[in-house]
Amino acid sequence: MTDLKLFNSLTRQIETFSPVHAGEARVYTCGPTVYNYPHIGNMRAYVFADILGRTLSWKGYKLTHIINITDVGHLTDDADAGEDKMEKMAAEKAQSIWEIAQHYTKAYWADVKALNIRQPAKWSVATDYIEEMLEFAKSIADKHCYECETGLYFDTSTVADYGKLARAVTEDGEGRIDTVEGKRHAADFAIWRKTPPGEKRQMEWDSPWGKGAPGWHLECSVMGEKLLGFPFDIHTGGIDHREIHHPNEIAQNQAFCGCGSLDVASHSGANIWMHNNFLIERSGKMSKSSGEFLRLQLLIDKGYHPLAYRMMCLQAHYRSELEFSWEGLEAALVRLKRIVMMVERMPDSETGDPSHPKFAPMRAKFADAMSDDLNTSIAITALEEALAVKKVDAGVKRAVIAEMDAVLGLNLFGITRHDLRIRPKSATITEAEIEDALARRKAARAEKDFATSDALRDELTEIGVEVMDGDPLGWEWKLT
Ligand SMILES: Nc1ncnc2c1ncn2[C@@H]1O[C@H](COP(=O)(O)OP(=O)(O)OP(=O)(O)O)[C@@H](O)[C@H]1O
Ligand SMILES: [Zn+2]
Repeated sequence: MTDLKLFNSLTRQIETFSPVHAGEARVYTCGPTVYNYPHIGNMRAYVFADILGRTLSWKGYKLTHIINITDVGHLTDDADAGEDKMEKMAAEKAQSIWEIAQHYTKAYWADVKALNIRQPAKWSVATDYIEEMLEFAKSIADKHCYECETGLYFDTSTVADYGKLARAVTEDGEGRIDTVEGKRHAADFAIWRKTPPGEKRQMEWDSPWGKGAPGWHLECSVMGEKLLGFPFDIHTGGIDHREIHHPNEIAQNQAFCGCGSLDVASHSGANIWMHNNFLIERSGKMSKSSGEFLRLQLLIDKGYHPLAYRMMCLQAHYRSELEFSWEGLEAALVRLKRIVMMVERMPDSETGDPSHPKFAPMRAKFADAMSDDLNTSIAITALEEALAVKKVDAGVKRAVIAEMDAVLGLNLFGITRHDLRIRPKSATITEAEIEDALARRKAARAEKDFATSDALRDELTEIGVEVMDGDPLGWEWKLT
């Protein structure tokens, strides 16, 4: 099988995937901070991680994928300024942090399911690893950390090439990091945050440095090490993590491995660091902090099947910015409908052997595309070309499509054209009423009574039903 080539953000190069443990692939993905609903930009990060995981499985590696749930430690600023995002939301909602975490974790999992993202081997919850975090911190504290009033800080000058991942070692780059009193260098970061004297936090634990809570970066280093072992194969996250979170994780991992050097990528904790680019809106990056944001549920309420959003993500390369627009989502939905319809039309039959010469060019194109740093947009065209092959055994075609869909995860054998027609929440008219009006319109047209036919069409338009005469997919109407 073709070698899998992946872009490593650490070396800024395309590299051939070569597993640490023969036949295995171990992947760690930074999970959500469960203080709010995920927006569809956040979910792009998990669609990407899912595609990576599916590709590794398809290549035959035994995959161990970990996604964490951050329920403590992520501050409102990715560096050390601000409040804990979880504490802040809990105070706003007058609920306990545990309730907040549970509610938004469930909401996130609902989106994961709706987007057909596979379950990882484990969802590791940060607060389940406090003991291990303390052990990790203790093991590096003497050589790499110093204590000041607000916490235990990591001294970034104690490891080689700090910030290599971000390439932000200039004064300029560090200028955006807020200074905290007592820090030796602007880029130093808290690995343990002390509860200020006289205060009580909802989430706090005893430590050699006083009562407090772990830093966000420490959590991911520890869960990665505990669950996958250093070095593991691939670490993923959104591109914003390339600037602060991951350079800090890398610095801790270098310290933990004992040598502090970054000459070999594996000393960073993972061989390959991968980052998806942002989903943006015309106004800029989609973000929770900006208040209003798009949730998957809103797309569904407007009548878009969640897999149309998955399709939209896959049409772009994960390393490119993707601009969200409703027109773009509509186009992705139409494309998905067309594919699903062709799959539905395939006669039922036993699944055959996909290695039939007629499909060889499409399967090769698909394999080349996915192996070329996960080029999903070309892979989809290979799937469409395979669907268009005529005069071929249905079972063989079925096998080819199933093989490709196992990687793309569009759930082509699990959804129907009907499933893709979701009623917008605002729609009040029932399907029976629409069918009735359409039947009357058909009768009028049969009698060449075009005035009545046009009037019925206008009435339907007014109540939000678009009549689709001559639609190539055979759809007679849709709700707008
Ligand atoms: N607009 C976006 N497009 C793609 N990925 C994103 C976007 N915004 C955040 N991410 C990624 O989503 C994942 C989850 O992030 P997390 O739950 O920590 O959100 P957050 O940083 O609080 O969100 P926000 O940045 O919107 O305030 C991370 O991998 C992050 O890099
Ligand atoms: Zn992380």
